[in-house]
Amino acid sequence: MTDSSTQSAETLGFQAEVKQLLHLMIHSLYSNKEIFLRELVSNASDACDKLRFEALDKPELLEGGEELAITIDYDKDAHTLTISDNGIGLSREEAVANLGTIARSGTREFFSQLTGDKQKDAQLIGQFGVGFYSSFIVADKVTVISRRAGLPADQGVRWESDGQGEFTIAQADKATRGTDIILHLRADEDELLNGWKLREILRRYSDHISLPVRMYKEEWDSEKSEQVKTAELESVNQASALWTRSKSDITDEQYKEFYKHVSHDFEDPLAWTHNRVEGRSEYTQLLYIPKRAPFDLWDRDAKRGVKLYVRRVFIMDDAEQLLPNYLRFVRGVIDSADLPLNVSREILQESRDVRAIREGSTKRILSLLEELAENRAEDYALFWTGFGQVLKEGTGEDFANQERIAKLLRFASTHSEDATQAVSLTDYVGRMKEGQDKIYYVTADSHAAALASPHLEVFRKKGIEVLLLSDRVDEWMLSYLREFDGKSLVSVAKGGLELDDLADEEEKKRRAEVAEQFKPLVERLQKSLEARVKEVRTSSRLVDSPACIVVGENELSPHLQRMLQAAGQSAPDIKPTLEINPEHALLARIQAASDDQFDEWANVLLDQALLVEGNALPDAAGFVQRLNKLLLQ
Ligand SMILES: Nc1ncnc2c1ncn2[C@@H]1O[C@H](COP(=O)(O)OP(=O)(O)OP(=O)(O)O)[C@@H](O)[C@H]1O
Repeated sequence: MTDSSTQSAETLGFQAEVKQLLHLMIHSLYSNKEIFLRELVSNASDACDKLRFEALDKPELLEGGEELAITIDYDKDAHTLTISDNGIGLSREEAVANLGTIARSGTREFFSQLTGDKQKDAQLIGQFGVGFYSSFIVADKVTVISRRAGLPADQGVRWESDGQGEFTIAQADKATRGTDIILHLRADEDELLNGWKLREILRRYSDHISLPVRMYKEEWDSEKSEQVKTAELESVNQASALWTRSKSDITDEQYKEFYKHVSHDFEDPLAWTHNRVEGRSEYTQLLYIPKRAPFDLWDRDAKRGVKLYVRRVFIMDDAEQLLPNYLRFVRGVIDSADLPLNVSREILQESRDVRAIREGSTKRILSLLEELAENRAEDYALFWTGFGQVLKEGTGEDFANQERIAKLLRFASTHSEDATQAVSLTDYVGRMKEGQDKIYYVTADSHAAALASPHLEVFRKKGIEVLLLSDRVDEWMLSYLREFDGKSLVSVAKGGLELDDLADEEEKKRRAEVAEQFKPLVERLQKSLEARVKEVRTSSRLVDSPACIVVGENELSPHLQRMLQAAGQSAPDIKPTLEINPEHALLARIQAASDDQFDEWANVLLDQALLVEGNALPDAAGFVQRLNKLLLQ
């Protein structure tokens, strides 16, 4: 643990975000300060895992084969606490890159969400991940002495900083491979210089670590009348990988701490499932559902997935092949007994064992979600808020499980008019009217727009529930999810809307009469709007509005057309159908218009209907001119 030389010392500045994060962390996380030890032990354990993996190919990296372990020691006189590991270590370049910057997706979003409120920010920082920088909560100076496995003893590195804005980096001699993190504790952190206290924190936070976490044994010295350290190291944790223990030997607290270790999340998980699978393929899975979505859930390049182990040897982080993409929020560990230790990402893609793991794990997660939905409604609602949109992707991605996924979906609907997505398709079907054989929905850019859609009018009148869909993924989902429980899903804004089974004889007769009576008006409008619409017809949808836009059964909805255009994609130019409500006073006014004004009226009517749908008008100036002209008459 010695370093002698300070040749080629260099002072470098932290990336601006690091400075900001450090400041925030010290001020917001103080009441939670003990977590620094969890973070540092977690990093030390990851460093040992990485070494063990690299040593599969290059056994010489192990430099003799000393047991991989983490050692915690304190020095009352020097006022320091040291966390050492004999893992992979850091080269000079790695130290500069990893201990001076934040190279993580979601960083910008994280900073944009900070509020200045200590408690809220503490939670956000926790979600973002505090890692190494949490050392500065308790230390006013941190020295890291490290040597990358495989490099000679004189190519160690010494990194040091007071967490204010800069760090120094210098060459150092280090006889043993790995990393020592030396915390120069703040003046009021004396209580950490105590073997009993440290053991207590370690047991709480790090018991699940699969390597030995060691401290020097202590004995009572009656002369000094205090505990004194001996030269003998002892393990203070169980040091067996948590997932290999039997369920009955693991407490909820241990499951939760392990989750924080694998996910770098700060909060407890929402739920977990732990199973040993035997048979054709043999593996253990310990999978967790987080409470809240990480900052980078929507980032395509974000790390995702679970950690893969093969017979307890860590192989890789974020092995995305082990779960389908729509379950990318799941965290945890899968330990296979069948895969070869030298498995690569390419092999994972082809492997039959991986396919079996993927299918098995998917089923477990779906069962876990079903159980949550059934027995822990509040937790399921929390899950849905964070991950519902991702789960919807499963309807198109995983046909084999589409029915199970469909049952887990939740929507807003006209049943409560509330924006909360809480209605399941099963609830909807249970409330269907006699004679109703379809599930109706409307899609729009926002919940408010969906709720205000004129297409809902006749459904309100008849008391038929309509699902209100306004998530970006909804249109995509609907192109795969065509039916549920034998009932097709139908847009209220598409096609001829056959409510016939729900209409009584009298109503049907009346509608036919109205259509006949207003045929001349319809034909006149059709002629006026020939260039802009496919067809004009009397509507069975409308009650309070004068007109609305309808597209064909198999055409893109206006909402989807707008999304495609916004994404810079070409959407086919579809001429819509204009449906009119002849009983509306505006239509009576139009009918009475003279020939030279009729065109103006017809165009205003169509433009209004387009606007209500949320469309931008192709000729907004023309619309305003026409409207003003008519208003002034
Ligand atoms: N003891 C160590 N040995 C080797 N490398 C380390 C050690 N501690 C930290 N590092 C390196 O520094 C990087 C940054 O660590 P830090 O704890 O800040 O973030 P992280 O572990 O990547 O993510 P998180 O913030 O989610 O914990 C690590 O990814 C690792 O490469």
